[in-house]
Amino acid sequence: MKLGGRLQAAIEVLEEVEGRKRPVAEALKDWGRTHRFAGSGDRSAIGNIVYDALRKRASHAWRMGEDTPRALGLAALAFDWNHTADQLAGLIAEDSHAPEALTQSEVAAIEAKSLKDAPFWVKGDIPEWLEGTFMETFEDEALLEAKAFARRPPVDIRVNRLKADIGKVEKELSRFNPKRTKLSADCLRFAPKGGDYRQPNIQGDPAFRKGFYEIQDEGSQIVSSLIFPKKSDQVLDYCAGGGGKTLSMAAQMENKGQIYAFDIDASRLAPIVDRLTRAGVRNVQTRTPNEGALDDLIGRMDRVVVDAPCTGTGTWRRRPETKWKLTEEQLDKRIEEQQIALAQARQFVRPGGYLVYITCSVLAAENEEQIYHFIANNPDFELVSAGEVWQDMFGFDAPKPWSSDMMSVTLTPHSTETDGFFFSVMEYRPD
Ligand SMILES: C[S@@+](CC[C@H](N)C(=O)[O-])C[C@H]1O[C@@H](n2cnc3c(N)ncnc32)[C@H](O)[C@@H]1O
Repeated sequence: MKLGGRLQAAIEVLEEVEGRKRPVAEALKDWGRTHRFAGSGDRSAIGNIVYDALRKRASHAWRMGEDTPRALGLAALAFDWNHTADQLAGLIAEDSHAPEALTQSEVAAIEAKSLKDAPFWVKGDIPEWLEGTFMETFEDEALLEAKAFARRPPVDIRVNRLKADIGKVEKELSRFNPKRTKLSADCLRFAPKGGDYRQPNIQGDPAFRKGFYEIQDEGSQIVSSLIFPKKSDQVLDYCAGGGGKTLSMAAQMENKGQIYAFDIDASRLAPIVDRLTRAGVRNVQTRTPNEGALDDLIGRMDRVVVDAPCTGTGTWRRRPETKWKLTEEQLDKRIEEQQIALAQARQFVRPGGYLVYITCSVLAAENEEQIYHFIANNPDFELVSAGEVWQDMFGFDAPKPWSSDMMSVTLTPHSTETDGFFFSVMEYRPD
């Protein structure tokens, strides 16, 4: 396919995402299934146009003067792929599968370019209703932070120390040019590039099937390290989901101690079994949510991890459609679920043990405010300074996360070059 045809396909996928409220990944997969002639390079380029269109939806729509799939697709090629109006007109004219020719107003919009008079939320490509929150949280850096959420993300892997070391995996994947990152000692990164660049198929490599590494954003690796599980610990991963943090902790604990992986939703926990086997993990027991499933763990855990359900604002780079769908009602619902999860999880912490609270969101309402709410209602828990743990672990020269008070830390694409994550830890100190 030529670029004109790819653009038309991207517009169709955007229509599907918009009209039928479907996740981009699903809509792209369906498009591939019903258009067998398209090769993997085509599918990947179409995906790039769709994701680029959505990451900067607000600024693209503002520049084009409309928010239609066609306007967003054209804007992605003009403003992200750097095609001039003339080039776009040319590639449309030479391809019978391309969309209709540019209108005069589209040409004018592409040529005008400037976002000078646009409001903050448009310049930063965040939902309008979160403008105040971003400004309050990130102060002078708010625009830089917001913009970083609208860039293409890298693919990160965590080398599985149970089976390999970073040098070995670096060599195995050298043809893809992996780079070490600044914070996680186990992370290798495949940087994104522009245009129709195709990310390497890391999961297709034999080393992946051998369990030498997992796909895991560096931010997720970092918060797993901050949990700091010791080899002898009993750990309850209370919201284990697909097991990203569980696997990472198992490797840190060198297959010693015991991790219990639990999730209220058994279907979310299902993929963990295969992942544990592939990674050679032997210190994890999964507990499915049956009556009394965790009764034997009450008051016994050294660490209880609540990797809480959240709005996922920290992952906007990877799932940009969620950025525009998020509502205040959904945020309120997540806040309620977080409070329930924390209230349930606290009973498993032993005296002197730790309750860890993590989200992949950067909204204070889900983060600091939740923790202070919990502490106010549970004065037998005391916040430990995560900022100090960070400094002990990474020193003073490494990239620094946000911290409103040194007690918790917030990672972001701009500050730590990772997805957005919040980390905090509380010690249980009953009288
Ligand atoms: C952010 S995801 C977990 C991601 C996972 N820890 C990882 O690293 O891949 C949050 C999970 O919390 C679970 N959850 C929500 N409320 C819960 C509760 N009250 N008790 C236990 N799990 C809960 C959800 O089913 C969901 O799988």
